[in-house]
Amino acid sequence: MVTPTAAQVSLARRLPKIELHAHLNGSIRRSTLKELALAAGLNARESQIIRGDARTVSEMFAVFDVIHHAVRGGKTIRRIAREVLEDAEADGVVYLELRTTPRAHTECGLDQVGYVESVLQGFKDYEETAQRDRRCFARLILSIDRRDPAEVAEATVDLALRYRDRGVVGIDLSGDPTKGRWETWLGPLTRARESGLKITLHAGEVPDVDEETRRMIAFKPDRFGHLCFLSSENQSSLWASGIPIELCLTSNVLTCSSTIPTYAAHHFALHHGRGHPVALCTDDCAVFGSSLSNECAIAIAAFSLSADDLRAITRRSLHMSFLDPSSHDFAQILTRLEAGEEMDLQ
Ligand SMILES: CNc1ncnc2c1ncn2[C@@H]1O[C@H](COP(=O)(O)O)[C@@H](O)[C@H]1O
Ligand SMILES: [Zn+2]
Repeated sequence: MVTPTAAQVSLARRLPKIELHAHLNGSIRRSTLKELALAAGLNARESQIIRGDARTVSEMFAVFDVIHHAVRGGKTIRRIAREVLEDAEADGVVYLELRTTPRAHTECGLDQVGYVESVLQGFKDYEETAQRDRRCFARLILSIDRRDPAEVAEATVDLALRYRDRGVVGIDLSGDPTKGRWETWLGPLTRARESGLKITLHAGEVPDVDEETRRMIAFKPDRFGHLCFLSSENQSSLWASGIPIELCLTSNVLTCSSTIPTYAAHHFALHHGRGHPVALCTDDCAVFGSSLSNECAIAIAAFSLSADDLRAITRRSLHMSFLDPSSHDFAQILTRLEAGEEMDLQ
């Protein structure tokens, strides 16, 4: 395993960073999760599940079940969205594209519309208290869960379109990679794209999904997440397509250890070495016990990256983002990255 030096950790913390792949509930502040779990009266087994870092795909989904059981109601969603942004700011993240699956919390009177409103309200709460010179800009991606039938996926696309002017920039497909079929989401995803939303797909998270991955590449999404399992044929068409990949080192090493037993074996080296666009991301800070600066420090150590390499990856990540390149926010973030600004973090 890789242990970054203190200097590498410090560099990774100080450099401004771009996070493109983070799930809201998976990024919940751990102290908040503990507090909510206690209030929800979780049993001993459930409390045990959220104590350590998830090690396998099934352990990871068990953690999500517990988190979803503990995180209830619009006020809580609003709080965790604000806290995720506060934590990102404290970690030196200057742009965060957060994603979440809109869920009704019926017993609290919260529907999917209220869920999205609550997340966006959390963004606003953060903006009101953000430190001007370090502010983390944020946009939202709505996730379709692979367990969702086509009607739910269509409703998620409708929601994204409804909130497009208020910070929703795209659609993600995620959830248990062993569930569902690509054909189910093809219609809603095509409509989303035709309506101007950006699309990112979780892909290649488990073995034996080459045919699904092939169809996903043929769909030409704006980005992919993970691609831990990729046949050589799919790899060639991915490289020819130029579609960028969101890479989450710790998440992949923990949940795809059969193909990625160590950080050094991670496919970051393969794609980055070839000049294919990649972004370093966390996936689920709370579930995997990491942070973006920690992921960057690991990348520096495992792949012998220089400060300039990391700066270049970050600038490229901004161009991979779903943020409108003609927007004022994009220009401000780019200026901060180009200044090579180093942040004075505690
Ligand atoms: C290897 N990593 C992963 N693979 C696939 N799906 C993942 C994931 N990590 C998170 N999610 C998806 O995001 C939800 C939690 O955040 P939200 O409740 O939507 O905010 C999980 O339930 C799962 O559907
Ligand atoms: Zn993910």
